Amino acid sequence: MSKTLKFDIKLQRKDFLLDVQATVSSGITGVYGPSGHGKSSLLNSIAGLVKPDAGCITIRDEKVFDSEQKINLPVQKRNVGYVFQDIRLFPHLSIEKNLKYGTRKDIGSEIDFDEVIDILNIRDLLTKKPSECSGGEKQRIAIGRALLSGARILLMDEPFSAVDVNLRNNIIPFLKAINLRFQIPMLVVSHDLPDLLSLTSDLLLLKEGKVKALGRFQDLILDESNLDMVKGAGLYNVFDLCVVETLPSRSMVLLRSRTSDFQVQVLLQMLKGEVKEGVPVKVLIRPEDISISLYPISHISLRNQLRGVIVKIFSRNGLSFCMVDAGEKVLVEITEASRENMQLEVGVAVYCLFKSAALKIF
Ligand SMILES: Nc1ncnc2c1ncn2[C@@H]1O[C@H](COP(=O)(O)OP(=O)(O)OP(=O)(O)O)[C@@H](O)[C@H]1O
Repeated sequence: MSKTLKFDIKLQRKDFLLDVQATVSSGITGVYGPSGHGKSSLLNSIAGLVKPDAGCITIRDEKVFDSEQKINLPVQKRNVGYVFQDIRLFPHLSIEKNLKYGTRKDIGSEIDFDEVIDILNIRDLLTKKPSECSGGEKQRIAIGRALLSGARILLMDEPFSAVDVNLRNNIIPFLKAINLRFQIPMLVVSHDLPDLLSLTSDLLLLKEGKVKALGRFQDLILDESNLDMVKGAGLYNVFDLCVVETLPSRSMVLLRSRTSDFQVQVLLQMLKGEVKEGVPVKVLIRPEDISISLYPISHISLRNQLRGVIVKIFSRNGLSFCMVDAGEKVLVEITEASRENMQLEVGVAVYCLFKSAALKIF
């Protein structure tokens, strides 16, 4: 059975047309775009809260909407878990009753109550009321309730906005664990790009009601117009790496890409959880925290000096964005003056230098 979500829909609002086509995998896909460009309209159409004017929506092989065949399953028959920004729990019910509200045994859900509460770490909360839970806990309960009600796809609209920064870091590992265990496609809308990127590298960019791009962030920003769309929002390089070995004498850990020989060293203390070979680690670094050198530099404290070749250069407002292929694509921001001084062009071999402490690790 296919675990994908497919949509090809048109929805006309007064002055706005949502006209989107895409096939989204079973992983986590971040939906990013400017305010008013159609993110919520897309999620509402998938959930069945809004009826598109034309097109079709298929969730894991089941057509839930098809304008030509006159199919339009109601919200409760779509088995879509929708977690809103204002977490909608029943205040008078215990957490256990909230979780079991709407539990679907009839559709043969493969999702087990105990497993869900263990993965989300909410067993200790079962007898409490929502008012006794923190924002992050309520968020996890809402996700658990959506899963237990038989969701075959999870939609989340701004899931990070109701919780403070520290709690966000608490939710992200749970979302990843849920996705890994149940292979449920998740669409996560956020206007906060760094938050989205710490959760997933797969992005759907929505612009003016259309899918501007869909794919891995590091590939999307190779296109100048995509880079323009995201660069005001806090640009990061995102690398999906895994632990190769710990270097305890130097308190450092070596991380490497699974698909290339791209590797970085990070401080052991920056890694949370168990550090053993093969453990996946997401690494983020801002383009302006990377320097470029034409030669490797000895007698310097920087541990990371990655060799690569410049494959693209964009210039913007006195700045140069150099895309360096170092096994993974690395975006580096330097001044236009430095680029001219160093005569950096496409095809030039360079070293990307950065401190381990400049990395964000998830
Ligand atoms: N019920 C409605 N009736 C008419 N127009 C609507 C309705 N809902 C949304 N719109 C319009 O559709 C466009 C897209 O809105 P939508 O809420 O999908 O955008 P968004 O990307 O989710 O925005 P935001 O990030 O601000 O939440 C906007 O121009 C909005 O004004």
